[in-house]
Amino acid sequence: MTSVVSSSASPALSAVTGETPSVGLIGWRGMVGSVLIRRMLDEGDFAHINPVFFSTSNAGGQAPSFDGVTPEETTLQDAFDLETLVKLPIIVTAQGGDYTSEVYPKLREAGWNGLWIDAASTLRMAETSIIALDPINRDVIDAGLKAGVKEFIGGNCTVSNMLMGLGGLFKEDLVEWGTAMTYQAASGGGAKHMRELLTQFGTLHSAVADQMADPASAILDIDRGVLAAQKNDLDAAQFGVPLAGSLIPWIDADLGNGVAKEEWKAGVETNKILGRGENLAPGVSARGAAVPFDSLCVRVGALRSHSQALTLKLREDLPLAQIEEVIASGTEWAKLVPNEKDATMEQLTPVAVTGTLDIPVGRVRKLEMGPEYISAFTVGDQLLWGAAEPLRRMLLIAVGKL
Ligand SMILES: NC(=O)C1=CN([C@@H]2O[C@H](COP(=O)(O)OP(=O)(O)OC[C@H]3O[C@@H](n4cnc5c(N)ncnc54)[C@H](OP(=O)(O)O)[C@@H]3O)[C@@H](O)[C@H]2O)C=CC1
Ligand SMILES: N[C@@H](CC(=O)OP(=O)(O)O)C(=O)O
Repeated sequence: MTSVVSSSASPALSAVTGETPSVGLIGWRGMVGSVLIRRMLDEGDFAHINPVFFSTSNAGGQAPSFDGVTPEETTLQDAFDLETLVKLPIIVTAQGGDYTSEVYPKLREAGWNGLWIDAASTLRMAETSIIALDPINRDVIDAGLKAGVKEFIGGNCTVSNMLMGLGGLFKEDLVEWGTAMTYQAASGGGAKHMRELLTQFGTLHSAVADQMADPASAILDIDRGVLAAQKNDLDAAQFGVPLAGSLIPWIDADLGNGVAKEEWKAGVETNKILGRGENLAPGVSARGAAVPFDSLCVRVGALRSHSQALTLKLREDLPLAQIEEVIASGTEWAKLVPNEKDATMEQLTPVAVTGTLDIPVGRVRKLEMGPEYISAFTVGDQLLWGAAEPLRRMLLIAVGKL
C-alpha cells in the first residue's frame, strides 16, 4: 500500500514525501488515548511517525516519555494553537467531541489539508468522512484515500465490536435484517463512570456487611438492605440512577422519537462502515442498499467490555456449519465459541474478553421463527476494537505501513 503521505491526491501532505511524517497526538492521556498509546508501543508504531504531543490543559509542560519514543518537541504543544496544528500532515485525536467541534472547522478554514483521525462521533456521519474499521472496510478506506477523503473516524464501540465479530455475514451480503440487544459496560460513559460503578458496588456491600458476615442472616433482609441503599445511599452523579445491582435501558441522547442515539448509531454506522446505502464519502460507490439494522441499548454493571445478543434474518436458509464458517473467517479476531454451556461460560463473557483483541461469537443457532433466522452473542473490549485499535490501524494505513 502506498503511503497517503506521498499521495498526489493529498497535495499538502506531499511536502513530507519520503520523510517520517509528523503526527499530532491529542487526547493521549485520556482513557481511550492511553489504550491507544499502549497499543502503539506494543506494536512498534512509533517507528513510523514523529509524534508531537498536545494538551488542552498543560501546554508548555513536559511531553510524555515512553521507552524508545523521541517526541519531535519535548514540551506539550497547545491543542488549540492553529498555527502549530496546520503544520502537521496527520492529526490523531481522542480528546472528545467538544474538542473536535471547536477546532476541526477552524483548521479547515485555515486551509489545513491534512488527515484527521478521530475517536469522537462528531464527524462520523458527515458526507465527507469515512468510518474506519479496516478489517471490515479496507476497500472503502482505500477508495476514500484515493479520492482525497481527509476525515477518518473510529466507529461507535458497539457497532465496531459487532462487525469485528459478525462482519463475515455482512461482507458476504447474507444478512437481510438484524437487531442487537446490547449489554454495555460502564467504560462507555468514561473513566468517572467506571469509578462510580465500583463505588456503588462498595457502598452496597458495606450497607449489608454485618448481615453478610453472619451465615444465619436471612437473604431477604439482605435484599431489603441493598434495595434501601440503592434507593437512598448511592452516588449516581455520572449515570443519573443506580447501576450496581441494576441496569439502565437507555444510552446516549433521547432523539425524541422513542429512539436512543446509541440505537440510531447501530443502523447508520453499520451501513456506512460497510459502504452501503447513502451518506457515503466522495469516491465511495455504494456496495448495495442499506441493511435494516436496529438495536435496543442497555447499560449494565460490566466494567469495559460490551456484549450484545443478535437476531439476524439471513437472505437464505444456510446450513449452520456454513454460517459458523463465514463468521469465523470474517475477521482474524472473530473467534467462534461452540454453542455449549461450558464453552459459553468460559469464553463468552466480559471477564474473559477484557484486555484482549479477540471478539468471541457464540450462541449461534437457528431460531423457531424459521430456518433463515439465527441468534448470536458477541463480546468485545470497548476500549480496544471499540475505540483505540481502529485509530492506530488507520494511522498505519495513512503512513503506508498496513
Ligand atoms: N470512552 C469511550 O469508551 C469511548 C470514547 N470515545 C471518544 O473518545 C473521547 C475521549 O474519551 P475518554 O478517553 O474516555 O475521555 P477522558 O476523559 O479519559 O480523556 C479526555 C481528556 O480529558 C483530559 N483529562 C482531564 N483530566 C484527566 C485525567 N485525570 N486523566 C486523564 N485525562 C484527563 C485529557 O486532556 P488533556 O491532556 O488535554 O488535559 C484527556 O485527553 C470521547 O469523548 C469520545 O468522543 C470513543 C469511543 C469510545
Ligand atoms: N456511547 C458509547 C461510548 C461512546 O463513546 O460512543 P460514541 O463514540 O459513539 O460516542 C457507550 O456509552 O457505551
